[in-house]
Amino acid sequence: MKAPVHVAVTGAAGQISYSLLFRIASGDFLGPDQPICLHLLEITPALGALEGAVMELNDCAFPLLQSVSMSDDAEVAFKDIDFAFLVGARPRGPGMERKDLLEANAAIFSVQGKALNKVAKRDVRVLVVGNPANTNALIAMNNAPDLDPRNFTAMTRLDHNRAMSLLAEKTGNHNTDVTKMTIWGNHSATQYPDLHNCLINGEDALSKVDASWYADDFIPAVQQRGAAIIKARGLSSAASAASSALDHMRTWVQGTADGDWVSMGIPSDGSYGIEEGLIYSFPVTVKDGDYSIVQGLEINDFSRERMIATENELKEERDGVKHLL
Ligand SMILES: NC(=O)C1=CN([C@@H]2O[C@H](COP(=O)(O)OP(=O)(O)OC[C@H]3O[C@@H](n4cnc5c(N)ncnc54)[C@H](O)[C@@H]3O)[C@@H](O)[C@H]2O)C=CC1
Ligand SMILES: O=C([O-])CC(=O)C(=O)O
Repeated sequence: MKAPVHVAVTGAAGQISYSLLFRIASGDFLGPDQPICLHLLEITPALGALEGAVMELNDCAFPLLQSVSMSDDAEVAFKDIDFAFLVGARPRGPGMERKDLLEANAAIFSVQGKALNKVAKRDVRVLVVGNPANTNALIAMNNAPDLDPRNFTAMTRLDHNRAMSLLAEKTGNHNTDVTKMTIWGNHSATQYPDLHNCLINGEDALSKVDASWYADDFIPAVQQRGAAIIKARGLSSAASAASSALDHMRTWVQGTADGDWVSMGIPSDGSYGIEEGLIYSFPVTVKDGDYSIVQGLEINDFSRERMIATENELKEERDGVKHLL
């Protein structure tokens, strides 16, 4: 039997976690032969609700689940962890942009960055889901100077999956026929879902759709999908966010398929002229647990304009939290 991996989930009593915890424990994260120890973090008033979720986890009698611990102290929850799903943060309601959450949520990620720096395994892999995810990841990364900045990532995989699914539906294909989707930039309404390199069954995706559908329907639909879910459900995406968080972390461990890539919010190394250090979503391939930005893609004026707009938003968000960096 493999040694267990230690997985922290914050906001463990919240709605995303109500899906995420059960899927991690059932083997959807790292497969049916990987034992799991869960380290759950919540704020003190939510520990009672968390206890209920833990009772349910136990009631599932998951063969892979070795232990579950609960804490309201990040330095306890993050001790010696291999993976951190940083989900705990306020969600937005109708009419809000994700960056409106920055003031409420930013402080959480400076505390948690410091705690990771102090007690997590040195190769801990961190995924920030809580919004605004890119800038929260930037804050956590900057508060963990002893950890490799490359180990701090933000989730744009949900946007990536949404884009694949919308394109497949429009063209009468299945999402598994779609490869090389790219989300550039911020997990926000400025994100740029780029079809210029995307393929459907190995053929140029843009040749299969109208240019006006791409610019006027597809791009805004992906950008606004989170808001559309909030409008329909009265609550933000939860099961789909959990599923994409698992996809992100699993790909980071197990790698990308040959001939394909995924989108991840990662610290920019200056590729494609994006300011170094910003947490920006790029197309990446993953091999042996390490990601690399896909290089050499041709960027036309249409794409460049959109890539810069979302970069500018990230710079503004960063400038608004300078005191936490
Ligand atoms: N990046 C992405 O694609 C997506 C991000 N999100 C974001 O994920 C976050 C969580 O969403 P939900 O689970 O729906 O919200 P929720 O409100 O149901 O749960 C959030 C939980 O976090 C807890 N929490 C708050 N501060 C905390 C702290 N300092 N430490 C630990 N736990 C803390 C709360 O007590 C609550 O139980 C939101 O910010 C939401 O906007 C949601 C969907 C997709
Ligand atoms: O839209 C929201 O606030 C939640 C979220 O990030 C998403 O569903 O993409």
